[in-house]
Amino acid sequence: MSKVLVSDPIDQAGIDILTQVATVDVKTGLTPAELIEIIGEYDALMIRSGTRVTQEIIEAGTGLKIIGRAGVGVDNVDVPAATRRGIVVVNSPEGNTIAAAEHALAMMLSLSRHIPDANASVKSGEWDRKTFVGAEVYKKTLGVVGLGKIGSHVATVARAMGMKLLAYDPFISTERAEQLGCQLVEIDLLMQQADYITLHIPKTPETTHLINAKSLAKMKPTARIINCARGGIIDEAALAVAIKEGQIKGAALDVFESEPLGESDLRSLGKEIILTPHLGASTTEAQVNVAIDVAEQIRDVLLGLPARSAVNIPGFGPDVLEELKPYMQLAETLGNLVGQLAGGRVESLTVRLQGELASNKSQPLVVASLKGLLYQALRERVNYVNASIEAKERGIRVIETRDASARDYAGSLHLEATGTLGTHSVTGALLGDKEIHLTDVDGFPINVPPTKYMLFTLHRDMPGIIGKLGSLLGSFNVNIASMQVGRKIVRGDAVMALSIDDPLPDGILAEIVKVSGIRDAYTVTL
Ligand SMILES: NC(=O)c1ccc[n+]([C@@H]2O[C@H](COP(=O)([O-])OP(=O)(O)OC[C@H]3O[C@@H](n4cnc5c(N)ncnc54)[C@H](O)[C@@H]3O)[C@@H](O)[C@H]2O)c1
Ligand SMILES: O=C(O)CC[C@@H](O)C(=O)O
Repeated sequence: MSKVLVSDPIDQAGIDILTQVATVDVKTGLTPAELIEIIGEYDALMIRSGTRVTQEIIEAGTGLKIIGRAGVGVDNVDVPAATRRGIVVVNSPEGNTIAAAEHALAMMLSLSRHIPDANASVKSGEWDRKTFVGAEVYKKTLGVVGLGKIGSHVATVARAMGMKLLAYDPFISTERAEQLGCQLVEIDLLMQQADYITLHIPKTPETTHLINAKSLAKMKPTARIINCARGGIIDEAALAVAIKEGQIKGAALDVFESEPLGESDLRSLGKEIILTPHLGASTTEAQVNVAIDVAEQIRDVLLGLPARSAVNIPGFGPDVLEELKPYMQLAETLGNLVGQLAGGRVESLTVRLQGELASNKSQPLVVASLKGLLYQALRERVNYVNASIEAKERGIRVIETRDASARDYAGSLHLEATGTLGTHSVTGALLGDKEIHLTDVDGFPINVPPTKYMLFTLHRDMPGIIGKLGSLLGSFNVNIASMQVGRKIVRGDAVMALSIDDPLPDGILAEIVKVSGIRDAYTVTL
C-alpha cells in the first residue's frame, strides 16, 4: 500500500479520502531535518503553507510521486526541483477563493471602522467613541491589483457596496475587467487614485516588493492598502515608515515576508494597521474544500490516474484532460512505437493533430507523445511532469502541426520521428472513442490495434513473401496472432504489421531481412 505524509494540519475530510488508497501519517511541526530523514518512506506529501518543500527535501523524497498543496499558492514548494524529478505538484486553485476574498473585504471594512481596536478598547473597560470615528467605503475607489479568481470576487462584492473600481492586471483583457465593472489602468495611476488598494497577485520575481517606498509615496495620505495575497509583495520596512510618517492612512496584512512574523516595526503601529496570522483560507468551508480537492488528486495519482490541477504539467486543466483523456493513451502508444521504429537516439519528433483533433489544445498530446517516445530509455522514470524537460535535455526537437482537413477518422494523431534508424511515421485513431488503432505506418495505410509484441516489415508487394516470412517465424517457434499488409499500389512497396505472441528471439531480424523482397524489419514491444 502507498504511504502519504501529511505535514500540516489538514481537514479530516481529506485524510478520509487518502486512507482509501494509502497508509496516512499525520506529522505536523516537523523541522526540515526531521522531514528529510523520513520523506524517503513516502509516495506522497500533503501540505498547507506551513511546510517548505525545498530541493533538499525533494531529493530526499526518492519515492515521491506527488506533492499536494491544500491551497492555491505553491511558492512554498520548489516546483522546478519537483518537475526535474518527475514529481507532480498539485494545488486547489479554487477551494479557498471565497474565503480569501471575504478576508480581504473584512480587512477593508475593519480598517475603515477600526473594529479590532474598538473591540479591544471596549473589552478593556473603556467606552471611547471619539477615537474610532471611521470612514465609509461607499463611493470610494478600490484599486484591485490582480483580477484573477480572488480579485474578481472582491471586485464584485465591492461594486455591490457602491465602490468605484480600478484594476491593474497586465494579463487580463479590458472586456473581462469591464464585465467586472473595473477600469483597467496602469499600476501608477491605481496607486495615485485609489482610496483602498487590495493585492491579489502571486509572489513572483516581478511582484516582489512591487509595493515599495516609491510606490507607497504615490498613494493618497488618506489611502489604505490590504495584502491578503503573499508576503513580500509589499516591502514591510517601507510600509512601516509610510504609515508612521503619515504618507498613507493604514494597512491590513494577512501575509508577511517571513512567517510566522517575528520582530517587526509593524507590530508597534496603532489602529492604522491590522495584522492577521495568514488566515485568508482559514474558514471551515475552505479547509474542507481544499482538503478534499487535493486529497482526491493524490488518491488519483497514486492509482495511476492524471491529476486535474497539476501546476507543473502545463495545459493539463480539468476541462482539457476530460476532453483529451482517450487520446492521451493513443499519443503515448504512438510515441513509444515511433521511437522504436526510429531507433534509440531520436533527434526530432513531429506531432500532427488531424481532423477534429486539430482544434484541441496540443500540449497534453505532445507531452504524452514524448512520454511514450522516451519510455524505452527511461521506463517508469518518465511521466507527464518531466517528459518535456527530458526531451529538451536530450536535444529532441519537437514540432507541432495541425491538419484539420484530414478526414479519414474523426480525429487522428500522426507522429514522425527521426533517429538512428532514419525517419519513420505512425498514425493512429480511436475506434468507438476508445479502441486504439494504427491507421498508417510510414505512409502505408493499415488498420490494426497495437499489441505488446509487433513486427513491421518494409517489402516488395509480390507473391510468396508472406509465406516465406511465416515459415521463417515458425522455424523460430514464433506464433503470429494477426497480420496485415498495407500498400499504396499493387506490386509496389508495402508494409506488413504482425502481432506476435512472444518477443522475437535474438538474431531473427537479421534472417528476416535476408528474405528476398524484404528490405527492412523492425520489432517493437509496447
Ligand atoms: N491569504 C491567504 O490565505 C490566501 C488564500 C488564497 C490565496 N492566496 C493568494 O492570493 C493570490 C491570488 O490568488 P488567486 O486564486 O486569485 O490567483 P489567480 O491566479 O486566480 O489570480 C492572480 C492574478 O494575478 C495576475 N497577475 C500575475 N502577475 C501579475 C503582475 N505582475 N501584476 C499584476 N497582476 C498579475 C494574474 O493575471 C491573475 O489574474 C495568490 O498569491 C494566492 O497565493 C492567499
Ligand atoms: O494553507 C493556508 O492556510 C493558506 C493557504 C493560502 O495561502 C493559499 O495560497 O491557498
